[in-house]
Amino acid sequence: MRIQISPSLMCMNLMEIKQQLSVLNSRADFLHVDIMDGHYVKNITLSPFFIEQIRPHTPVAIDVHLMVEHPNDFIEAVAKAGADYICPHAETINRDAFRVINHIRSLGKKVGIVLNPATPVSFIHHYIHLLDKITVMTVDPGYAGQPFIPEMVQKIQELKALKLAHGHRYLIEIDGSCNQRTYSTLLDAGAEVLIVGTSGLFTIHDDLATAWTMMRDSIDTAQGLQQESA
Ligand SMILES: O=C(CO)[C@@H](O)[C@H](O)[C@H](O)COP(=O)(O)O
Ligand SMILES: [Co+2]
Repeated sequence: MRIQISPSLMCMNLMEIKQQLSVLNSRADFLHVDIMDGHYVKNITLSPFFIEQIRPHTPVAIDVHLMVEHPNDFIEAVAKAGADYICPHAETINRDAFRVINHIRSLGKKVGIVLNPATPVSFIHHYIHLLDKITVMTVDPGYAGQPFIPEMVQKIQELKALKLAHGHRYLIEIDGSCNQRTYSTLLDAGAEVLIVGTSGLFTIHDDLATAWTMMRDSIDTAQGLQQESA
């Protein structure tokens, strides 16, 4: 399967949003929208209003990463704004995980769950079969431009093995420091969707279309190497 790419829109040049979105529209598999509340992580980035603004200008699936203490306060707003996937952190829904999953699904949206680097796969054991996507954070959440956490490779392998053994449908997605230095390791471990931010896409060339081609070439090379070694 060809790896899917999800650019992280908090890393875009917001002064050139229309032009950048038109480049991403014909290339991206998802658009990754980080929503933070300033409490769960000490940062604030995009918002339901941002999703509402871009929705009429893109046919690409909008994937919302909720870095918020109380996901229930945001789920209806991001659904109404036009999100396709709604993805709270596992650590924030433990008191009402099944209610949250059912709520997202009742709004007609796909359900994703995000795991912090320190959260083990066993944490989501009882509802893993219900998920459309699992995101492995390979940096602590909150900021772009952080170093890759190598201990996460084993977690990706574990999710891949569980998916194969049980026929689960979830996509295995990686968030944090996906770039030329990490592509082959991530693909080898079982990554299926890569979120590309500052290090993988937005800073590698001033022209976004050129940056995309460079990124795709690096990924295709990594994937080729991985297939040869398989
Ligand atoms: O959720 C987050 C950060 O909490 C991400 O989606 C970042 O936007 C992405 O990791 C940035 O990419 P890099 O700067 O790591 O390459
Ligand atoms: Co994110």
